[in-house]
Amino acid sequence: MAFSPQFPYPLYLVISEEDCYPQPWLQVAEEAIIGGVDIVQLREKKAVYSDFLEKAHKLIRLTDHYGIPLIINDAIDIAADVGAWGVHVGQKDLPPLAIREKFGNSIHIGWSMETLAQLESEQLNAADHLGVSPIFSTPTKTDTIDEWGISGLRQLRMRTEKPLIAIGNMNLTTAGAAWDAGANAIAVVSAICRSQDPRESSAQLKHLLR
Ligand SMILES: Cc1ncc(COP(=O)(O)OP(=O)(O)O)c(N)n1
Ligand SMILES: Cc1ncsc1CCOP(=O)(O)O
Ligand SMILES: [Mg+2]
Repeated sequence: MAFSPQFPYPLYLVISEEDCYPQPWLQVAEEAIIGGVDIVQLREKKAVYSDFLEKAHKLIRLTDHYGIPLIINDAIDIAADVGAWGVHVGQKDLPPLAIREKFGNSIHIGWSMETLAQLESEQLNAADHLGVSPIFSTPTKTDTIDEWGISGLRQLRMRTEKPLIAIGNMNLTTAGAAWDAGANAIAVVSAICRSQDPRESSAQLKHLLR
């Protein structure tokens, strides 16, 4: 229902080695892509630079093989180094305008929205798509502000035409409502990384997003 030609990637996997452990993260990524994931973000919050870079190189080999885009979380220099499709930054990261100034239109920029007031920011124009963060609170990321909930997502939908990525406790029970409320993509960590069968979980999530 909310498929967007501007962001034609309805199922969005956010992955890290730690969130997949003890499953091998690269294998989880591959299974998820085969199952139906459309875009992958590498989010390594604890890795040192060299490890993050090495993982990014490994992951882009995989995403290129399957012809899907790779987004790097936070680290614009790593995104540029590996030639990633995009970068995702939040309110405490390098702002979209600064990224645009340095890299022009060669990179897609995702930007986290935590409040409606952030829609008034001058940074908004430089962002290509918005992470609606979090829809529901989640143990995966605890340094968040308020939940948007489905009604908050609906309000945001009425106020912007930018592609909206719903993130935060999205799973088979919650993703359908976020999709129906106007999200253009559903982003998940646990629902795929912590699944015993990432391929099947991805296929089931993808089935909801039609
Ligand atoms: C798609 C998407 N949306 C939101 C976030 C959160 O970004 P941020 O607020 O910068 O927090 P960290 O992920 O860096 O902890 C995201 N990563 N992806
Ligand atoms: C990276 C991020 N940004 C907002 S919530 C979140 C984590 C989502 O993880 P999960 O899908 O396990 O709830
Ligand atoms: Mg960040």
